[in-house]
Amino acid sequence: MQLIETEKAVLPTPWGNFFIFGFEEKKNGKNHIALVYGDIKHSAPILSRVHSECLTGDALFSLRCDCGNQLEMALARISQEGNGVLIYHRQEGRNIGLLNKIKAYALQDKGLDTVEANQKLGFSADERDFSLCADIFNILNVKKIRLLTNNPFKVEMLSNAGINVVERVPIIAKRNTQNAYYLKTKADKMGHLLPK
Ligand SMILES: Nc1nc2c(ncn2[C@@H]2O[C@H](COP(=O)(O)OP(=O)(O)OP(=O)(O)O)[C@@H](O)[C@H]2O)c(=O)[nH]1
Ligand SMILES: [Zn+2]
Repeated sequence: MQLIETEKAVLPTPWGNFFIFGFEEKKNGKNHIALVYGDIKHSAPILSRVHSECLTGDALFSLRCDCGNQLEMALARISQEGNGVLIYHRQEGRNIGLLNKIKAYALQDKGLDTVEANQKLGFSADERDFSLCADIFNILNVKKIRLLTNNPFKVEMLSNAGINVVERVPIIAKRNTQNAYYLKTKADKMGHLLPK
C-alpha cells in the first residue's frame, strides 16, 4: 500500500453531496483525493472516473484542453447514475508537473504538438503511473469499474495497475477552436476515441 488514508468529509457540489476522501502518498507526502457519490457497496461495477490533475483546465478555465469540461461531465454523470467514484489523481501534465506542462505549452505555441513537446523536454507522451489508484479503489472496496474515458491506452494502464475495468464509457467534451488541434493530436497520435 503506497497510501495513507487520512479523513473523509461531505463535499456539497452543484451535482449533489459527495464524500471527499483524502490520501497521502507515503513516499513523497503528495495528496490525492477521491469523491464518492451514493452507495457504492454493491456488487455491480461502479461508474468511475480517474481524472488526472490539470490545474489550468480544471480550475483556471483554460480552453487549451478538454479537462475542465470532462471533470464537470464526470461529476454530473456519476450523480445521474446515483453512485460512483471520481479519483482526482494529482499527476499534473500527464505527470511531468505543472511547470513542465507550461514549458510544453510554450513549445506548442511555437508549433509542436502535445506529444512532440513532451518529447522535446525529455519525457514520453504519457508519464503517468496509476498504481496508487488501484490502492484507492481497494481502500474504497471497489472491485470492478466502468471507466469514464476516451483513452483505450488508459484502460490498459489501469488494468496493468491491477484495476478491474469491465467497460469503457465515453466522456466526450466540448470542442472549441483553441482545443481542436490538441484533440486531433490525442486522436491521431495517442489513440483517443474522439469524433472526427
Ligand atoms: N504534458 C502535457 N500534459 C497535458 C497537456 N494537456 C493536458 N495535459 C494533461 O493531460 C492530463 C489528462 O490526460 P489526457 O491525455 O487529456 O486524457 P486521459 O486522462 O488520457 O483520457 P480521458 O480519460 O479521456 O480524459 C492532465 O494531467 C493534464 O494536465 C499537454 O499539452 N502536455
Ligand atoms: Zn487539461
